[in-house]
Formats: sequence, structure tokens, C-alpha cells
Amino acid sequence: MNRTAMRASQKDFENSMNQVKLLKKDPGNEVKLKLYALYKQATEGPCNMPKPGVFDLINKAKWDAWNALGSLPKEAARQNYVDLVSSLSPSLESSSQVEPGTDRKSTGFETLVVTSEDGITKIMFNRPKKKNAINTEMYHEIMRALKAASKDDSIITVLTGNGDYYSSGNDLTNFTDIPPGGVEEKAKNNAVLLREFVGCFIDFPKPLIAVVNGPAVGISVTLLGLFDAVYASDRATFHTPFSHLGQSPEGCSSYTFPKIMSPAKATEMLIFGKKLTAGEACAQGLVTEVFPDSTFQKEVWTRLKAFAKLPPNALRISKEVIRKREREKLHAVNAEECNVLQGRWLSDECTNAVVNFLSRKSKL
Ligand SMILES: CCCCC/C=C/C(=O)SCCNC(=O)CCNC(=O)[C@H](O)C(C)(C)COP(=O)(O)OP(=O)(O)OC[C@H]1O[C@@H](n2cnc3c(N)ncnc32)[C@H](O)[C@@H]1OP(=O)(O)O
Repeated sequence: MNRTAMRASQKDFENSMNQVKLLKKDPGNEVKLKLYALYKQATEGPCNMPKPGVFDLINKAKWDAWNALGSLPKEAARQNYVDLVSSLSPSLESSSQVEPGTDRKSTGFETLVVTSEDGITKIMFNRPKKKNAINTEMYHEIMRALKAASKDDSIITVLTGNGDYYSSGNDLTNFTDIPPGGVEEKAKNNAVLLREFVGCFIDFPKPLIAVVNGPAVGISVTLLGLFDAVYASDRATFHTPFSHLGQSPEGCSSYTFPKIMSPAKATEMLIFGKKLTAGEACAQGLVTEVFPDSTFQKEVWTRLKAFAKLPPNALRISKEVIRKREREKLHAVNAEECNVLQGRWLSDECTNAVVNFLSRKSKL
């Protein structure tokens, strides 16, 4: 039957609202905005809210979507809402068939899959559809997972990514949910979060290994300077486009990168945003070893399992001997980097870069 020829009842509308709540597969921002706008139009009529400010990105996008419906009658909006939800049914059906580990809650984490086996705790970034961008929830979950791993009976801890990316770095939508205190409060909260987050890596007591399965961007790259070993697929790339984003280095990279790869090479990466291949990153000392992508997982995990059979106390103590002289310095660097970034996040350069990405005008 042609659904557009009939009028959806209030009951149809309510059923559709319930169906939306059951969607496990994210339908994407565009569809969510359409649903929001149609819901508001169907229940309240034409947009009656004051236009939000330019920096209030999320509310501005919602307002735009609702306002774009003009004087569409409530009944038509209700029908369009019902039709749109019914067109999403494939994602409703497939929600029960999502592969384990693909955007599904696992072991108490929403954004990670954390497993412990063969003496190895594996913390896997699990937002593959968003290229494992690190949102606020994920920052908190990574800290929680690291704290648990530091106390569990595993010997080594591994970070890796699910899907084609290791991680695309900070989720740029982190800048959009502005608290009542405005953008200054947001920048301050982010600086506090970042300092605590990086601090967990500085203080992590067991061998910490990155298995870089694909491209890495921003903070997922800078943190590598705090890992004890970095294994990379030859598909991986390493990109820190801070200047392009109106931002500045973090993750202690302003200190670790010049030491690891020479000040001149660090400058190319951290200031000019040069993207390195896995081979180049290895030649410059950021990556321990590169493996062909076809054998990457097999070779790396065989090696890691052998490492995890070594005497745990010797591993811990050796790490402590190697790292302890630097710890105080690293905390001071971390504090300074967060402080500088707090200012950068309030700059026009940064705001424009984030707005351009979110409005799909730019990509790296
Ligand atoms: C609070 C502490 C702050 C700490 C400071 C940290 C700083 C950094 O990490 S700076 C680096 C920030 N990262 C970026 O600027 C990367 C932005 N992303 C991109 O340029 C591209 O997405 C890409 C090159 C990483 C991948 O391009 P492509 O293969 O064409 O894939 P899509 O762009 O279509 O991505 C799929 C999907 O994922 C969303 N997404 C990817 N990365 C991010 C991100 N970093 N933040 C937010 N969203 C991201 C992308 O928007 C797509 O979403 P949908 O359109 O909804 O499918």
C-alpha cells in the first residue's frame, strides 16, 4: 500500500517513536536531525524557538532542520516521521545481527572491547564507523580500562583499534556540547579531562604496547611516545595535523617527539602536520617494527604472547627503571600542553577548523 496516500494515526506515530528507541544501529546524524525536526513539527508545529548562536553547533543544526520544514502541517509531519522510521527497518532488523565487537556493549564498556587472555589485557577502540574517534565517553572508558589493567593479573597491556582505523583522534563533536558556563567552561573541562587522560599513560606501570592496525591521527599518535613498544601494519599512517586544526601538540609529544625523532623531524610532524607512513615512522623511532598487513595480526600476537610469558616482576621493574627519571618531567609537560590547548580551543582558528569539519567542508 502507498503509505504516503494515507494519514498516520497518533498510534502509528507513537509506535514509530518506540521503534526509534529500539534502533541499535546509529542511523547517522542526517537522519537523526530529520527525525528530530519531523517530531517537533508533528507535536509543536512550525519552529518557534530563538535561533541558537553559531558556536552552539548541535542546537543550531537542530534548529536549522526544524526551521527548514516551514509551515508543513502537523499531520503531514507525523506521516513523514512514520515513513522515515519505516524506511529504517533494515537497520532495525540487522540490529540483532551486529557482529560481536562491532559497536556493541562488551564487558561493561560502550566504546571499547576489553579482553584479558594469555597474560595480555587488550583494550580495543570500538567505534569503527567513526574511525575510532575518541569521544568523551571513550576518554573515560580508556582511563577506567587502564586503571583496571594496571591491577589485574595480566602481564602486558595492548591498545588497538577495531576496523580499518587505529583511531582518528579526538572526536571533533567533543567541542559541540557547550555547558551552561559557555565555551570557556567547555575548554576548561576538556583541559582537565585531557590532563587526567594523558596522566594515566604516563603512570601506567606495566609494559604498554600499541598494535596500530591502520591510520592514526592526533592524540592517538602523540600518545605513542608514552608506549613501551609500537607495532604497526604497513597500512598505518601517522598524522598530527594540529596547526591545520588551530591546535597545538598534546600527549607529551612536544617533549617525547623531539627526543625520539630529532627536533627537526618532530617539527615537520607536530607543527607542519606531515603525515608519516609506517615505514617512515619506524625509521624515525616512533614505531618499533612494521609488518605486512596480510600477516600483521598473526605475527604481532605470536610475539606478544611470547612477551607475556616473561617474568612479570622483571618486566615491571625494568619499565620502572627506564621510565622513572622522566615521570615528573612528563607530568609537567602534560600540564603545560593542556594549558596552552585550553587557550587554543577558544581561538577563531580552532573554532573555524572544527566548524568546517562538522559542516563537511573539510577533511584531513
Ligand atoms: C578533549 C581532549 C582533546 C584532545 C586533543 C586531541 C586532538 C586531536 O586528536 S586532533 C585530531 C582530530 N581528528 C581529526 O581532525 C580527524 C577528522 N576526521 C577526518 O578528517 C576524516 O574523518 C578521516 C580522514 C579520519 C577519515 O576520512 P574518511 O575515510 O573519508 O571517513 P569519514 O570522514 O567519512 O569518517 C567516517 C565517519 O567518522 C566520522 N569521524 C571520523 N573521524 C572523526 C573525528 N575525529 N571526529 C568526529 N567524527 C569523526 C566522520 O564524521 C564520519 O561520520 P558520519 O558522517 O556520521 O558517517
